[in-house]
Amino acid sequence: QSSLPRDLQDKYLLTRRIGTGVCGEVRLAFERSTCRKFAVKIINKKNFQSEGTATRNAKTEIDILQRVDHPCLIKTEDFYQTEESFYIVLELMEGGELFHRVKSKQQLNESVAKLYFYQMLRAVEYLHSNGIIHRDLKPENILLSSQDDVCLIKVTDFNQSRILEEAVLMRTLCGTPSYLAPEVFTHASTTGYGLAVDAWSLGVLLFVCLGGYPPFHESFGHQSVTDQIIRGEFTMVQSKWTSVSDQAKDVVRKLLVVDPMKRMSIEEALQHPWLQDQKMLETAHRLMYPSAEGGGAAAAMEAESTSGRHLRKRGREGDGEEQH
Ligand SMILES: C/C(=N\NC(=N)N)c1ccc(NC(=O)c2cc3cccc([N+](=O)[O-])c3[nH]2)cc1
Repeated sequence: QSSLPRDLQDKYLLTRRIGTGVCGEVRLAFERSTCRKFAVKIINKKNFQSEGTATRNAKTEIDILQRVDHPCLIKTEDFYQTEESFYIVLELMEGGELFHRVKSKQQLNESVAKLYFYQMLRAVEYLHSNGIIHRDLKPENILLSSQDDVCLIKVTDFNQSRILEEAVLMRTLCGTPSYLAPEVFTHASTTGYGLAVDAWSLGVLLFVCLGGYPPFHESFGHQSVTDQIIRGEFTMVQSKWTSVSDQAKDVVRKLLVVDPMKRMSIEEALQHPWLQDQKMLETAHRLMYPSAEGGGAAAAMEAESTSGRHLRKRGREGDGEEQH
């Protein structure tokens, strides 16, 4: 039990462990003054290769965590650190990790998988529209708000995230190009390519939700997982996929495309016929924008188009609401 920061202990009572991440643990915490429940993610600094990297990554991650403002992205309440660890106080997600939900149900039924996948798409669409690539989307980093199938999901863990330095590329192109490598000019370094990595991961996530097992795995054939991924050779085990619709499979097949320029984008996925499902959209928007008056889809679309786009301003100006 490494010594918890004094100021953290003064404000919160930390109790039992509720989740075990590879880079630390998650504890249930009670805010002493209100008895409100929170999750505290404890990240050991020693996990990082070097002190410098740890602090730089954490600064970027904390900056992202504190600025993002979307119903499907985890919200942070507080942040503390000691010599050896970071402590992030977050909203409690009582449904736990998607990883365990899929494991306990073998595989999700298609309508539930569609509801979760749509919310992941909206979360990643928001990140991309703010120049953030997540880069580590996996079932452990998708949290569920309740034990019910119909629930809100939230993306977390921005440890691998990168903020697209468009400006850096622009500055680079101002200087003499004579010494620059080809990839600086090709799609490899522009945002298109970078963002597509998240689309691939969403394809893997959808595959896991629908099939109940990962698309690339050492148990499939003789190739290594890396070779399967590089070749884009995923395995749809017949017994697991007979009950899955052709439209759902079509989304998976268009995301798990090796060439990032040919891979379906987040925007295209949001327009795919499989997701033009009014019942699912109304449920998703009711979960994402509960405050929108009974007007249903229209009000929710309105809410989404105005508030959903921008990062919260740092500092004190306004109450974080975007003035348009
Ligand atoms: C920010 C972050 N990771 N960042 C990083 N590894 N550098 C991060 C990673 C994981 C979480 N996980 C949770 O909040 C979390 C996991 C879990 C499992 C059962 C139950 C609950 N819960 O809140 O009731 C859980 N919350 C929260 C934050």
